[in-house]
Order: sequence, then C-alpha cells, then structure tokens
Amino acid sequence: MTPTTVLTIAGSDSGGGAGIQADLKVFGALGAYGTSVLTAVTAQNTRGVDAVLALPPRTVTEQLEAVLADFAVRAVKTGVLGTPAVADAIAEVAKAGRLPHLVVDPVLVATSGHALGVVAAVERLLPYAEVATPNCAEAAALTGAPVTTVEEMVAAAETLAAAGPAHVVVTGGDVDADGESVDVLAGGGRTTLLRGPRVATRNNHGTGCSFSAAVAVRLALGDPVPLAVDTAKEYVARALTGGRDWKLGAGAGPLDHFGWSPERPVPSARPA
Ligand SMILES: Nc1ncnc2c1ncn2[C@@H]1O[C@H](COP(=O)(O)OP(=O)(O)O)[C@@H](O)[C@H]1O
Ligand SMILES: Cc1ncc(COP(=O)(O)OP(=O)(O)O)c(N)n1
Repeated sequence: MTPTTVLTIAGSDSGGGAGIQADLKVFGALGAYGTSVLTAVTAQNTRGVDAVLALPPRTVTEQLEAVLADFAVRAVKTGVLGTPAVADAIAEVAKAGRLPHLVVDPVLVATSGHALGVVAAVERLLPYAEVATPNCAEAAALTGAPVTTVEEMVAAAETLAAAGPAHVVVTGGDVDADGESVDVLAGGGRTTLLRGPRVATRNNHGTGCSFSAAVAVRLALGDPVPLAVDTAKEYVARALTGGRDWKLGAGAGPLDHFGWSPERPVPSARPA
C-alpha cells in the first residue's frame, strides 16, 4: 500500500529529539511517509541548544518546490521558521493553496531557554493555519497576556482563534492541572478541554513537535480537527510513557516515538 505523504517544514535538532528528526519519527510511527524541508540547523542535545543557523529563503523555497513537484502531500506542519523572510516565502505558497491541512507549531523558545524563532515570523503564517499549536509560553508571546492556568489557556486559545487560524490548541505541558495534562482547543465557535493523565518522566524533549506532527498525520488521513487533536494527544502521552525505559543524554531525553506496547497498538493509519 502506498502511504499517505506528509511534509514537515522545520529545523534540525542534532540530538534527534525535536524538530525535523522528531517529526519524521512521528510520521513513520503513525503510518505516513515523511518528507522534509529544512529551515534551520541547530547544534543541540538533550541539555540545550548551542547554536542556530537559519537557512536562506531561497534554499527553503527550492526544497519546498522539489517536494511539492513530486509528491502528493496531504498535510503540512511547520516548526522553527528561521527568519521572517523564510516565513514570507512559506506564506506565499500557503496563500496559493498549496499547503493542505497546514499545522503551524509556533516554535519560539526551546524548553532549555534558547531562542528558536520570533513572533514576527510566526504571525506571517498563522492566517493560513488549519490548526496552530502554541504551548503556554508561545500563546503568551502571541497574545501579550500571561498564560499559566487553564483559564488563561482558554482565553488565549479563543483570542488566537479569533485572529487567524481556523483552530488553536494551546498545549499545557507546563501546567500541572491537579495531576492532569490539559490542552485547550478553540475554533469553529467552540472551546473544548482535552484532559489526560500527566506522565512523570524526564524523557519529554520534543513533545510540542511530536504533537503537531501527529495532528498533521491524522488530518492527512481524514480525521476532523477535534479527533486529530485528541489522537495526537494520546499518541504523545503514550510516547512519553514509552515502551522502553531508556536514558539518552544527560538532560531532558527524547520521547519513545516507537515505544508502543503490543497490547496497545498504534492507532491504525487509513489509506489516503
Ligand atoms: N508530562 C506530560 N504528561 C502528559 N502529556 C504531556 C506532558 N507534557 C506534555 N504533554 C503533552 O504534550 C503535548 C505538547 O505539549 P507541550 O509540552 O506544552 O508542548 P511544547 O513542547 O511545545 O512545550 C500536549 O498534548 C501536552 O498535553
Ligand atoms: C529544531 C528544533 N525545533 C523545535 C524545538 C522545540 O521543540 P519542542 O517540541 O517544543 O520541545 P521542547 O523544546 O519543549 O523540548 C527544538 N528544541 N529544536
């Protein structure tokens, strides 16, 4: 069977836990074929980011055109954008309707504190997003209001959904809501709280990238947005729990993207 093709436009994480590397693992784990357009190269490991090199807009456009010319891309996610000029180049392609089911993960700052993007670049793409997936810090930067509680997540998701993207999920990885991990989905005039058990693990580097990549796969496979988001949340929770108790690197380790236990199989991938 020919798998459904999904595209990630993002930065490289040399440690393999986030960015392009995480996205391609998620695509594979969920049964899709992954293509990639690199926007930036980071020198990074589980302890943090040492350097970031943004690629020129022309190099990004050339990769994008090469992929779109040859593959039937069914959904696209973006991560690190590099520069506003790169974001403009991607936005042009999105505006022409060539980036289906666009999921925008507005990556601004790594958990380790290193800057990975700027609001001005993210704002160029948000109007074309079917789903935007800011975490609390990113939602705060985009709205200018604090986002540290579930109530503030609701307000931020509704504010952002009214300003561009069709749907917004504010992810709550940094908010401990009475032992739960709560995400807030707003869009189409509705706001929903997605609840799940909070997993206690040090292997949590790349949760946001993995979540948005999983949303893109499920949209590509035909899920409506609420189901795609719900399935992505469950996938990340299970990758956090992992099938293997591993220790990779001295800092925040990567998720176990393929660590499914046999009695809890991967949500089945449907053909395109
Ligand atoms: N400890 C955790 N337990 C369960 N789910 C989590 C945990 N940390 C993050 N998540 C989930 O991972 C996804 C990405 O969220 P988040 O960590 O906020 O993104 P980011 O990596 O961009 O900060 C969300 O669905 C969130 O609920
Ligand atoms: C190259 C690259 N892209 C994105 C990120 C941020 O990833 P995220 O999933 O938000 O993970 P954490 O930073 O929360 O671990 C990154 N670090 N590198």
